[in-house]
Amino acid sequence: MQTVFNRIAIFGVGLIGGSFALALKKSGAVRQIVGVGRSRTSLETAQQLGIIDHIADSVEEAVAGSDLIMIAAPVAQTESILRAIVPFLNAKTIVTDAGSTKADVVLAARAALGNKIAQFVPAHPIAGRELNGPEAALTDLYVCKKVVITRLPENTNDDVAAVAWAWQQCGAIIHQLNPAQHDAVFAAVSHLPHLLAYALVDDVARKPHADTLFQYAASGFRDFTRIAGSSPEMWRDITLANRVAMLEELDSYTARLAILREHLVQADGAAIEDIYSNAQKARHNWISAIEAAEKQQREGGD
Ligand SMILES: NC(=O)c1ccc[n+]([C@@H]2O[C@H](COP(=O)([O-])OP(=O)(O)OC[C@H]3O[C@@H](n4cnc5c(N)ncnc54)[C@H](O)[C@@H]3O)[C@@H](O)[C@H]2O)c1
Ligand SMILES: O=C(O)C(=O)C[C@]1(C(=O)O)C=C[C@@H](O)C=C1
Repeated sequence: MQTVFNRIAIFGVGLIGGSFALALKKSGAVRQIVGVGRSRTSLETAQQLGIIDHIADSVEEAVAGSDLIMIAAPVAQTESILRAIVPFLNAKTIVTDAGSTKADVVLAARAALGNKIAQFVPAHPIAGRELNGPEAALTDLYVCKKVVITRLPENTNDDVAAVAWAWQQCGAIIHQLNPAQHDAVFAAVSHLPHLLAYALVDDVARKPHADTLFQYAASGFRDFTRIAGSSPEMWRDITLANRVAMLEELDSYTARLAILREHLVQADGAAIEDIYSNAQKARHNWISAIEAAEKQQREGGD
């Protein structure tokens, strides 16, 4: 049975790391949270907001006294952060992450941690928003949201259970996938939608009459493109890290667009309506299933 964490070090105290810290503090699951980051100003903001208790003066200081280390920086930073951590890593300290991709993160962890790889339990909270930085962190971000743990064969059951427990204290529900399954799923339902939203807004913004278009764009455009307000650095890293699975999804989507385009050329209303109806039905079913699951979790949890 997991007991309260004495000290957690968070590398990257932004939306995701900051929300993890706030939720753990609220639940009483941690005594002290230490922040490590790229920007001193951002860490000071996190401290002023009560997200972290202390700004680490060095990686050694952050790592040596912590029983859990959370990496919540853009995924391309994972290997260099782990390489900085490894010389100071105690045998009992668990390292985890919140990265949106998992196969690349596991490869980075194997390269950096070597024979300490068993201490790394990869995970991904399926919750977020288009805002970033510590100011965007929310105590309730993970309530009733999934966290996917992509455990390694080397992980101990106790370490996986400790990471799961931490997320459960944030209100999350634990799922498990392997890294390849994880990346294939999120290429389709998270990474491709971000690429499409960025592409649409970029396309509109480059048109000579962009000002007029934006002036009249309303809630449909706003809903479709909300996620294009997300961090370009974070999404560049995700896009490159999950390149192969994303290319597959992009090809599938492009083929669907080509079919729709041909129906449009032919002015084939029945065929267009058939695609739209199929999509509408699938979306309604998806929303109903999510709402039912959330209701069940809320009621079961009370
Ligand atoms: N935003 C989302 O919706 C979401 C959801 C789930 C998972 N994630 C993943 O969580 C991670 C963090 O995303 P976020 O939304 O919190 O981004 P964010 O920009 O809000 O926070 C990232 C923080 O990491 C810091 N950082 C960058 N490089 C660093 C380094 N080398 N060492 C230490 N700190 C460093 C940045 O200064 C920043 O404070 C990413 O891996 C992302 O893929 C994001
Ligand atoms: O709500 C948002 O803004 C998100 O983009 C969250 C979202 C997603 O649903 O695609 C984005 C990245 C993640 O790794 C997990 C969740």
